Amino acid sequence: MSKKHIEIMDTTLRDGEQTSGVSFSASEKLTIAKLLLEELKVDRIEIASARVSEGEFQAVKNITHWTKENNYLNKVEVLTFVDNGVSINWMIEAGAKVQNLLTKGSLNHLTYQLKKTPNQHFADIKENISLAQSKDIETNIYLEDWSNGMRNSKEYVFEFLEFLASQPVKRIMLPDTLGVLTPSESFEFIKEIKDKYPNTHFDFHTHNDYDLGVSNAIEGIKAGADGLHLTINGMGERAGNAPMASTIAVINDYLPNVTINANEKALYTVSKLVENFSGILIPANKPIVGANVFTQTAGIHADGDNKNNLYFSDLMPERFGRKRQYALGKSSGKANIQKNLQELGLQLNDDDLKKVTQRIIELGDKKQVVTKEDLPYIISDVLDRTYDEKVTVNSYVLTHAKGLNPSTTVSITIEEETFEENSQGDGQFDAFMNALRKIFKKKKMILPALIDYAVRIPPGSNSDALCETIITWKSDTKEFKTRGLDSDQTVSAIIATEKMLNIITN
Ligand SMILES: CC(C)C(=O)C(=O)O
Repeated sequence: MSKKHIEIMDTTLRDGEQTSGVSFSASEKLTIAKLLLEELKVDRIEIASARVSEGEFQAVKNITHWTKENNYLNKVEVLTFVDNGVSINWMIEAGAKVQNLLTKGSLNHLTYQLKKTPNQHFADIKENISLAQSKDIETNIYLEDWSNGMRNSKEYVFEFLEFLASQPVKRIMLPDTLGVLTPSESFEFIKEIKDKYPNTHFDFHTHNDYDLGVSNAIEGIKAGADGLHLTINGMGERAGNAPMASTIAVINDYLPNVTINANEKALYTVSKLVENFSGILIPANKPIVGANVFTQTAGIHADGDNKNNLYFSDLMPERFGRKRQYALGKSSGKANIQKNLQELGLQLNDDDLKKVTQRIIELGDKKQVVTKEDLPYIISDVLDRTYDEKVTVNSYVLTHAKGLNPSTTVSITIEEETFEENSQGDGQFDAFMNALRKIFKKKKMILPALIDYAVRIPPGSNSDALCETIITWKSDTKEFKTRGLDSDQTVSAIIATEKMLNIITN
């Protein structure tokens, strides 16, 4: 059986820009248009509504100028209106060659919005199409609210299609304007139309109000639709349109008799660029392009990846120019940590791996995001405890109040003997150290002097979850450093101090 080619029309720059709060500048539109046509390689792009603004005019002009030089001009479309040729003149002046004419696809819209009869509407459309033809403009027709038209005024829709059959129209575009169709209705309605007009090109334009945009688009293709309208990241009016990335993946994986022009490897780059320009963040769990969708969090999944690829699916990240990641946190097992260590080129023995795993779980329990970049810091924090644990900081209270000296109460255990002391200081950590000095005085020990105190967030870390404090100490006999790592700066300094206490008592 020969495969059918389905045209992909991207409408990020028109319907996508109808996302509340989004306005692309002319140069952003040009950059996105170039990526869509040259990297993603979709068949067509809809770039603007005619007559929106002077900025929009400039955007269309820039894109048509570039597409003309690169032989893409007939891939660039502009939404126009039945307005006695005003939008046609606008788009011609901006250099565009294909109009997507907005007409009424339901009797309700026609009657209550345009207040016209079907014959009056058809006459206006006919006039528009012949004007376009006389000016060498190609016409596609949108039947706005077509889905409700099929539900409530089917006779009108078929009368309209019969009229269009006599017109020089290249494509008929069927929008589910309010995103109300179910997948089975999408199939049924498109099939009914394609059975009657098998040789006419029909695009299907779905919206996502019930989160059915992708399912409806797929059912539309199964029923015979010849093209789909999609947007990057599913941007668009209200709940948006069917998202490009997941629709492309479903077509490639589940419709073997269909071919499309869309380079899966470019999807992520385009999505990120559109996220950037639009300011609309991609949800982390958005299929294909979300930050988390190729991250295994549960240890059991990472373990399964090592054992005959038990968690394999066709949605492999490399397909989309992405990489599998293994999250670090409270549900990480040793397998997640091993995967991250491999990437960093690090190796740990079983004992050390157990300690590091335990520390990551503790940090994860505090709801902290732990990243691969944090790992070397956690390893040094855990593995430089090369002493017998003789001193434990049991508890402390640190207070800081305007107009009062910082103060502390500290309880520590030294070789099974517990001590508690209060103290004040110039700052909270100074107060903490003063309390420790009092305790160690009872043991006839002098604590080393603190000669440097450095705090940093592990560089390269994507999260601000961890904070490292490195303290340099000087006693009569030696100078040494200890480090502490925690999500809280003061706690990280206290961990570094506890290590110092253990070093001097060992
Ligand atoms: C403007 C029209 C064509 C539209 O986007 C829709 O009906 O969904």
